[in-house]
Amino acid sequence: MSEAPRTMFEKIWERHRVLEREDGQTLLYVDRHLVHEGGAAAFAALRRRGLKPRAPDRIFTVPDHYAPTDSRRLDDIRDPRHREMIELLASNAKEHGIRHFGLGGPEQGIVHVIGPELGLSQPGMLIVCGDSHTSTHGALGALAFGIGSTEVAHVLATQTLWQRKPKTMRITVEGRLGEGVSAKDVILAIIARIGAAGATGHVIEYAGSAITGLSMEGRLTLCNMSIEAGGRAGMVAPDEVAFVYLAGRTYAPEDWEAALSRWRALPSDPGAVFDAEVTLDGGAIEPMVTWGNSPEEALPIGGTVPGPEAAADAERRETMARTLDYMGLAPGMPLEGLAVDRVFIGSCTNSRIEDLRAAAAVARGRRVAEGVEAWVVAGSEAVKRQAEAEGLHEVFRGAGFAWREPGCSMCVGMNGDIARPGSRVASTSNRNFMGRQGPGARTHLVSPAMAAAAAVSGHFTDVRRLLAGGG
Ligand SMILES: CC(C)[C@H](C(=O)O)[C@@H](O)C(=O)O
Ligand code: SF4
Repeated sequence: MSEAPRTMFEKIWERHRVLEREDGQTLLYVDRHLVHEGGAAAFAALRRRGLKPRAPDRIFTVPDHYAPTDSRRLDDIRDPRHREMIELLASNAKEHGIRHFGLGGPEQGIVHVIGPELGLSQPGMLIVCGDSHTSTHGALGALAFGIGSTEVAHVLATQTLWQRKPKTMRITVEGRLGEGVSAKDVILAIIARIGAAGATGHVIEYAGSAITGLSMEGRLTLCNMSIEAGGRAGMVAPDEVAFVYLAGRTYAPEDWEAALSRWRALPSDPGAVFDAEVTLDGGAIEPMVTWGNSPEEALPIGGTVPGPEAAADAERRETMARTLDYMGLAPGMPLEGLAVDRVFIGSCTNSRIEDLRAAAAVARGRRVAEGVEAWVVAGSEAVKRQAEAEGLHEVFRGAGFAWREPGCSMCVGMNGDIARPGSRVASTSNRNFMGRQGPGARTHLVSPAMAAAAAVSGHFTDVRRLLAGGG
């Protein structure tokens, strides 16, 4: 009898299982532990107990949340607390012999951008980081998820982690994406369909021709936002796209052929059963814009703001009224034509080279509209170098965009990069929560091309018209 068909998730889970407790918790071995400034409390907890990191060669640190985007110099950081967080991470790494990609160095960037880019994130690995968007790395066929601060300390000390086994969900998107439609639109359409809690308790595997047709950058965008659908992790089966992407990267395996043959066995077996299945028609997905304070509140650009009467119950109606008030919107308003004050192209969702190329294609030969402040923040030093080699920075600067240094920046504003109260932001990031980009700031999530289109138009518009040569 042959073995029962297994999902990719099950294969990776089983390979990392150390032991199982009677209460159903499993102890897992961790291949890669990525740490940003948020790891400070965990290092302090270890120190208090006289413990040392168990496997320093499996830990990698990088400052991103507090990284200034107007300078690479610690001395230029105005808030001493921000500076301290960056210094503390560097000194913790140094003390324990951990590889650190420091501010100003050639490898620094957002942790979820540099992991794949350096080849640290590989198929079949179990990757954790004290950050919810760790799901990003699953795009390479890894099992990658965010963990809390106590768990960060546990992983530092033991290189293992207790987890309850999640369920599996396959989201299949078939068909060809239309012109001007990107991975960001796909994931926003998915979340609009299943809801921000739609994948709670599940690891998502994305499949179908619209997914396998995505570049590595697109898959990273997709998996990044799995957490915004409530998913524990997101993953895409590794294929030639992943192998070509990884080949030659700094931390790619030395025994490449052996790695390839392991990786080729990872995809879910035919007939493997998922706990939940969702399917979408990729050809029907349009450029998306969020209108509310949850990523599920997303509509095609041609849509209009829904009214509270569309909500299911009294509580939802009340939440919706509060959302519309915060967002400065009224039921029935068309999304197209809504004026923007700020544009942010960046974050671990959409700051990779392909994202910048897509935005530059729209910005080229156009000007940022009067009164709009538009920023491009590359996800890493490597992305920034590549973009500059291609002349994209000149395209952006020539159009009136600010070209800034790599980091999380306006995605969360922890470094002070925030928008004024009441200002409307077209943002390529992943969260549109109240206050996310500064108190009172109104965030609308869009793709890089849609963000660039908003910048040059001064309002949200259908990027497909601009790509077709229209104004
Ligand atoms: C600061 C960090 C822990 C947080 C996260 O976990 O995601 C941040 O990256 C975010 O995107 O909100
Ligand atoms: S870019 Fe945004 S979402 Fe990504 S890790 Fe930084 S703050 Fe979190």
